Amino acid sequence: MSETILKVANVSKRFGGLQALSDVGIEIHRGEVYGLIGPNGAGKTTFFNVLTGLYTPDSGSFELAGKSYKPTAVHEVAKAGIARTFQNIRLFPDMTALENVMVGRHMRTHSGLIGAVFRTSSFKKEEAEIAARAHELLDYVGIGKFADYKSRTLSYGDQRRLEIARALATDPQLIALDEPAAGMNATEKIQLRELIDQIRKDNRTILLIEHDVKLVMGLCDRVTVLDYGKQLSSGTPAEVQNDPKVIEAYLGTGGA
Ligand SMILES: Nc1ncnc2c1ncn2[C@@H]1O[C@H](COP(=O)(O)OP(=O)(O)OP(=O)(O)O)[C@@H](O)[C@H]1O
Repeated sequence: MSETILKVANVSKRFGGLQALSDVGIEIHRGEVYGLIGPNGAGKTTFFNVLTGLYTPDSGSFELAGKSYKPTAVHEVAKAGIARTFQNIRLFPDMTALENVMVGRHMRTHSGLIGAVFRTSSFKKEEAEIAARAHELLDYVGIGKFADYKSRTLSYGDQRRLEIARALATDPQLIALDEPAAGMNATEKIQLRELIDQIRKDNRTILLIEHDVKLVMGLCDRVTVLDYGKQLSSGTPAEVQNDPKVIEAYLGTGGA
């Protein structure tokens, strides 16, 4: 079996009287596209927020590429190797597409503040490398020609691609996509699917939350279904789709 990238066990999170997550666990292997689905309020976003350091879990163990990590702060999680996108796009709207990707890349660089202030030769060399890599990533996600456009001027679908490029810029072990197809039209969804397929072919690992069941079932290698914070079912799309518990709780009611 291929290498385990993410291993999460026994994650629980309570908000006051509401048990948003109860003992949830998933294991994702390198090169997989793993889907997290479930009806509204099932706990998907809470799970993402716990995984990426936005919420502190009440319990749970977390391992990324064989190393345990504590998701206590967003920057620590990013350093550990998880990059995420958000349901509501979070780009720097007045920065260019290129600059937005360069920001992601800076996390992996070394010259630091002193180098930036004094514009040392190593800083300049590093900047040039960062810009070159950012251009490559913009081409990779299909928006290279918009490198110098302010990100707020890009179409919705292209802004989502830009978020993915920025996530890739951190060289993550795992890319967590929060509803990447939200608000996309049919053509943009097909393009998104092709992009995610390409990322998988390049041996990257993806976890995604998505409301579009058709997209999830067509794209994901394995899926976990949450319902009222509990793990209802996990398996291949075919296994999950045929699970009577899932049909009753989710798919049978007409999906998202
Ligand atoms: N910060 C919070 N404070 C209190 N309750 C919260 C908080 N965040 C989420 N919840 C509650 O936890 C439950 C799970 O919410 P969550 O957003 O994780 O579900 P979801 O599966 O992502 O839903 P959706 O598909 O609608 O985005 C919901 O009942 C929600 O109201």
